[in-house]
Amino acid sequence: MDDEAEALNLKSFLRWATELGISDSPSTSITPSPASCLGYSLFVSNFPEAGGRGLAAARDIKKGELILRVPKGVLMTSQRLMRNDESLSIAVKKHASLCCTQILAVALLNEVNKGKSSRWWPYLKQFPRSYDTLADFGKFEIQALQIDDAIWAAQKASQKAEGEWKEASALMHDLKLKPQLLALKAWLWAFGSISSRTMHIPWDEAGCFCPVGDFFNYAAPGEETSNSEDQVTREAFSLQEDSMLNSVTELAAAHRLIDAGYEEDVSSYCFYARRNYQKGEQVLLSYGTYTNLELLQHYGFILSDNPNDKAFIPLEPNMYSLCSWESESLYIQPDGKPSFALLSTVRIWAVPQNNRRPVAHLVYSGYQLSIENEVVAMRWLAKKCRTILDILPTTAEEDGKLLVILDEFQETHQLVDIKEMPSALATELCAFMESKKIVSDGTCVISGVARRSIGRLKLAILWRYQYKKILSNCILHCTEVINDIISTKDLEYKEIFFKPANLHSHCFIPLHFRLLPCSVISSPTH
Ligand SMILES: C[S@@+](CC[C@H](N)C(=O)[O-])C[C@H]1O[C@@H](n2cnc3c(N)ncnc32)[C@H](O)[C@@H]1O
Repeated sequence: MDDEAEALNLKSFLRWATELGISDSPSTSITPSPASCLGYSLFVSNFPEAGGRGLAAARDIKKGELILRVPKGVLMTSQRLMRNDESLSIAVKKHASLCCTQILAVALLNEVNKGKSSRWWPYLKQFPRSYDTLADFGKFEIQALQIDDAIWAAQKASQKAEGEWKEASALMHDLKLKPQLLALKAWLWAFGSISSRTMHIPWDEAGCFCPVGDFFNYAAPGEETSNSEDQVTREAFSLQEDSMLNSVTELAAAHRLIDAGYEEDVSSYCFYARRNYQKGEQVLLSYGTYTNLELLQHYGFILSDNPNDKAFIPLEPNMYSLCSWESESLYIQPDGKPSFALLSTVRIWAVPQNNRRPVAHLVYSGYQLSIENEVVAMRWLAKKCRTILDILPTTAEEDGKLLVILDEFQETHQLVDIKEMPSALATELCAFMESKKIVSDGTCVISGVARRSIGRLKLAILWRYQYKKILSNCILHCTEVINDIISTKDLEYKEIFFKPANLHSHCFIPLHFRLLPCSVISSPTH
């Protein structure tokens, strides 16, 4: 679709949304222009670096302000779609084993099947044509994730989508959907739409599609919490003084942790600013707390600076049963520090097996057991990360290069000379180009499918690059802890660290770490 057609579609969508009562003004007494439900608080804009199409502040907005209201009647839910379509409602009843998400996917495809005669048509035209969630990844993009956990998550996501599609096929045939809407590709589109665009509602686990509200791009929660409690309180009171924002609900909004939700008392989905915004700035929403793999799985993007990211590393099998923590709590943070549970697990692992019980309570309380134990624990962790990094087919630096090469390729359709690339990169790139039939007889042909595959390949590479960065940060962190311990010890103790140890030759761990002898530190029996 060209830009002009897209602009016209958006215009008619905003008019449609206004007629149905969507509004970006905090008060119902402000009547929006019939041409658009936006303009008072928000406007649609493009943010190529942060989500593409999104919503920008039409004026300076204060934290806690109500910025968008979407009435219940405009929320597109399975219930509403069935209420307006008796044949859908009858057909769904015959397939009682389907889950709520499958029903919403079928109801969405059924609405698309109606084309222009659907009352939701202006809205449906605003949905993306395709998605980049893990379920959309092909075999090649899945392998490009490189890390077993991520590969497993992607395989599971696409198997789940395919399984659910098969289960729902009979219902879609009953509804006599057009052949292209019966295909797996259409199902993946519906599945991606639900995964990345629905919002939580209390009465349907599948959630709802919320017109205009689903134009908000994402920012990780936590980024706005730099505001101190005092400041929040001050802002709440200054909002109270504002003539338009003096209801109890709005005052409560200044304190709210969630920036959007369905509100029974006003029968609307309400969106609040979670921080102050200047006119023109992108207004962002927190969809929840997600790691990069989860963002990729559910939304098809990742953040290059995600404060909630986590890197999971495979531990020794019996480490998982050493403490009572769930394995999900054993991870490395983006700054390279182990989570509390992982640190405690590694500390207790570093105690000889028959001495663990008496110190368990100290470990659970977050105490360092001894200097020696801390050194063994940190050393184990650093070595583990190093080993994981060393067996991966590419380094983080090479991944960074590959991303630059792919960016350039997308722009110029020219590939840098493969001979000049590190061999692991050249192998990966050639295999990808061949599998997608991008290069034939020495010329590049980039179809729409190939373009989307390149986008997904870049996401996979970016994900593994971030993962490797976290592991490298962990090696640095562990090294720093050990160095601090050594530098704060007296001379007599330092002598203990004199004998060279047999560490991995590629370790970029500083010299005095390498000198740490296994024999003088309390070591578990491994
Ligand atoms: C609810 S929609 C947001 C609006 C969307 N940009 C649109 O044009 O309809 C969620 C999707 O927006 C994109 N997105 C949202 N936040 C993003 C971000 N911070 N970085 C990159 N993409 C983002 C992702 O494709 C995600 O699946």
